[in-house]
Amino acid sequence: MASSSSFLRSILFSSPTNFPSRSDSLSSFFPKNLTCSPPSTPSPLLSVSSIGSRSIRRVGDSRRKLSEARSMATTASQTGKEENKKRVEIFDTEENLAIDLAKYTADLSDKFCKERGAFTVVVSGGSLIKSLRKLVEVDSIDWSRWHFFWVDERVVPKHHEDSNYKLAYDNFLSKVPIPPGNVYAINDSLSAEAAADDYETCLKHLVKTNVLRVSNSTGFPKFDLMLLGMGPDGHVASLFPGHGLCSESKKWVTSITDSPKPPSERITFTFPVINSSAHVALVVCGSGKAEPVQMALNKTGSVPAGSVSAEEELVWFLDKPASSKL
Ligand SMILES: O=C(O)[C@H](O)[C@@H](O)[C@H](O)[C@H](O)COP(=O)(O)O
Repeated sequence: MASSSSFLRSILFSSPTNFPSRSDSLSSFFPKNLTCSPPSTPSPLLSVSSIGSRSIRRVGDSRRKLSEARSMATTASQTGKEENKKRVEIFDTEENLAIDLAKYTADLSDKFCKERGAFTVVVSGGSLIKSLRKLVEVDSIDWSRWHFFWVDERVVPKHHEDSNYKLAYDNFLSKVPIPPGNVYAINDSLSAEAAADDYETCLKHLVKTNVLRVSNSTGFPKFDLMLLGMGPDGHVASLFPGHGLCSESKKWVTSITDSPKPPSERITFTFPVINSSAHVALVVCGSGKAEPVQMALNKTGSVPAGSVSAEEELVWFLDKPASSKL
């Protein structure tokens, strides 16, 4: 039987193109810091006829659950606009979630690379990064057009265990050929406040050079895709429940020095930036997050994740345990 990676490659994505595996050392792959000078649709994911019958049933089960969750999410607040742009996908296993997330991201990459010759992608830290493991197996992605950002970063050196850069580098960036100049890490030699200002300056430069779009309706930068995790307290990025930064309405990037989740010093995108994204995927797994998921989706409580929206589409990717209270 084929390994899961060749299995994915052969049945899910038909492009024969292979990209070279990355051999750059960590230090040579460090991006320019933020005085930056930035520089075929895959076949359907669960090509069900090619996958074992147990997986097909799981997908079917997931889809039924999905429609239930969709109607719950919709009836919870009868509003039109934001709710209509929201989808909830529930997967039997985190493995199936990771496969679908890869397909979702690859499709958007294809669309934006064709439409505008670039794909601006933002990631959080945390367990999300592990769920991107199937994405590195997609041969059809034009990585050269990717521009890679962090929605939040801990203010620590890039080689530090707490660094979101290091987490993404070790588990994702080191495995795909995104040009190093298109990877926008924070300047880790600055204070939190200065690093946030520096990152915002970088984003403004990328707007000027047309790498990054601006939302016509909000005037904030419009990333093509944000891939976000959610903490067990319902935080997203470094926007924590009850923290004043959740209502920041002017800055693009801001700093926090009293983060309840260590380390205390971080920079983070603000809600207006997150919510001006074209697409947002909120990826949440595990029963420990079932309650904030319920609070956010059924509007039974107030958690930062419940304030996330997107200009085109917000998709919640949940595994069964995370959806158990819906
Ligand atoms: O740097 C961080 O702390 C993150 O960017 C943060 O927003 C993370 O995504 C959530 O805390 C979820 O993390 P887990 O999935 O590991 O719970």
